[in-house]
Amino acid sequence: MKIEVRNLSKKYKDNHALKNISFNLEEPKIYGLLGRNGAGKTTFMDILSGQILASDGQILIDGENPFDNQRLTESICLIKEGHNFRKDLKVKNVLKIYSFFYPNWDQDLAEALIKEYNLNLNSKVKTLSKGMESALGITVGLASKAPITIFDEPYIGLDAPSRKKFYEIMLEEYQAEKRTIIFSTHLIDEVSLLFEEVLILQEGSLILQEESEILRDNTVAVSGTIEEVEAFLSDKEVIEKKQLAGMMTAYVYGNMEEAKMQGLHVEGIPIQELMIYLTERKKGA
Ligand SMILES: Nc1ncnc2c1ncn2[C@@H]1O[C@H](COP(=O)(O)OP(=O)(O)OP(=O)(O)O)[C@@H](O)[C@H]1O
Repeated sequence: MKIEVRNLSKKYKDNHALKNISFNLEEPKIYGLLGRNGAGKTTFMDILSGQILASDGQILIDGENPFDNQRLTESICLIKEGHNFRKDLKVKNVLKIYSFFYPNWDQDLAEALIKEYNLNLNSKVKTLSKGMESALGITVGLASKAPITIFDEPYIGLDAPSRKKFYEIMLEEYQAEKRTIIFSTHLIDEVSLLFEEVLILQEGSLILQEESEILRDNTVAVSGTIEEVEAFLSDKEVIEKKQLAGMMTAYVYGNMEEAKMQGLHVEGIPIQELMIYLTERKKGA
């Protein structure tokens, strides 16, 4: 499903959570939605899933507004970092309710995940540990097979092996049947290899949207004297640069080999580093 974000703003009283952002998510892909605390990620995902209204601008999904739109909401599954389910429901009833709601619901997958995460179908949600509740959220998100599946920090309390399992199954499912998965996380290093496209929000603005492959293969951090680095940058698209004691480090779109040939110190930029670098500079700017 095509997602068009047009001049989207959200204000909570005087707080501009989203500031006039525009972009498109054209294809089913795994998108990483990244940003510091308070950047606006949850607000964006809440508007996208039709839970709250924008203050200005709009999101269109295949040309329609998701708010109060039954046809669209059964195509969107949002799993948050907790409080996804009513506490007095049993696990099996949670699954039943969601299976009625989502037309593409995959009961076999739901059962396999329940087994994988050792969840008891007869346990009430209120008796689950934080990690178990997260596992139930992941189960619902994946088994919904919703064409737009959104995970907003979905794994509070979930241990590392369980998170790994989640990534593996998400990727298997995605490879078997492509869908739009929007994934927001602070554990970027852990998941960044899954992302096909990365979006970074900073203080309500979109500061980067790029394919991960381009970020991985075509962005480099080059360091050297200010003169050397500036000379290298002359015909490059610069992401960011900083100077310290006569030396300069620049993040650029460019080729490692070319920079090496010019005697510069060159490193790849992990997505997590790029995020930190970009959002450090912009904070309060
Ligand atoms: N219901 C609300 N009422 C008032 N302000 C809100 C509300 N929800 C979010 N905000 C504010 O909007 C801004 C964006 O918050 P949001 O939760 O979207 O950020 P986030 O990127 O998801 O952050 P985090 O990574 O910490 O979850 C923050 O300044 C936050 O305080």
